[in-house]
Amino acid sequence: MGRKFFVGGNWKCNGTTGEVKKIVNTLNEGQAPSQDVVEVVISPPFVFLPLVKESLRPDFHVAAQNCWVKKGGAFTGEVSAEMLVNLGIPWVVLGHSERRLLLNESNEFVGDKVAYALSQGLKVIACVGETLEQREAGSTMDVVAAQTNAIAERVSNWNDVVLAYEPVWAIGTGKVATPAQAQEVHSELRKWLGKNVNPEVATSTRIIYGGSVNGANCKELAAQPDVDGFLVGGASLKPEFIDIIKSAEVKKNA
Ligand SMILES: O=C(CO)COP(=O)(O)O
Repeated sequence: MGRKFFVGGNWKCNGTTGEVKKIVNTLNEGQAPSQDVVEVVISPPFVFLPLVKESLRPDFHVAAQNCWVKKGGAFTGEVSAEMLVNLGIPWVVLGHSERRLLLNESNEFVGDKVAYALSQGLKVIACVGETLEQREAGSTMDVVAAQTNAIAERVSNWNDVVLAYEPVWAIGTGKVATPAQAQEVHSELRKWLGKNVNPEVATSTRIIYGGSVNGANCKELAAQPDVDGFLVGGASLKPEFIDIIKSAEVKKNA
C-alpha cells in the first residue's frame, strides 16, 4: 500500500467564532477527493476545537496545535494529551518551529511530547525544519536529522506519526521551497529513517511539506516522489485550501 496523501491546515493563533464558522462552511461545501485518496486534518486553536469538531464534515478530521509533555496536573495554561483524547481529538501537531523558536522547545522536549502523545493514543504531526542561517551554513540535514533523531530515540512505533518538513525561511514568508529543494530534504529524511529506524518505517512514513504552500504552487510540489502532502498555514484559512487538498489527485494519477 502506498502512502496516503495528507493535507493539514494549521490555523495557528487565528480566528473568531464567526470566522471559524465561515471557514468550516467553506470546507464543508468544497469538493474534495475521497478519503481513500487524501487524509485531511484541520488544526484550529484549542478553544475552537469542539466547535470545529462538531461542525466539520465527517471525512475531515481535527488536530490540536500542541499538548503538554506528560500527564496533566498542576501545569497552568497547558492542555494535556488525555484531555484531547477525552474530547475525541485524534491528532496533535508537535514541534512546530514557532514553538521551537519562540517558546524555546528543545529537540528533546519535542521528542518527549511526541512519545507521550503517542502513548495516550493520539496521532502526531511532528514538525522539523532548518532556519535560513542553518541552510546557508550547509547544515540543513544535520539540523533535521537531530530533530528527527530526538523523536526516533523515544518512539518505537511510527504508524501514527506524520513527519512535516517545514523550512523556517519558507513559513509565512511567501518564499516557498522549490520542488527540488523540498524533494531533496524529503528524500534525505526518508534515507535517514531507513538507516536509523528501519526500511519499513522509511517506506511507510508520510513526509509532508510546509512553508508558503498555496493553490498555485501545490501541484508541482505534490508531484515530487517523496512529498506525501502538506502542512498549510496561511492558505488553510482561505477557500484555496480546497485546491491544495485536490492536489492529492496528482499522486493518484502518477
Ligand atoms: O507553518 C506552517 C504550517 O504549519 C506554514 O505556514 P504558511 O503556509 O503560512 O507559510
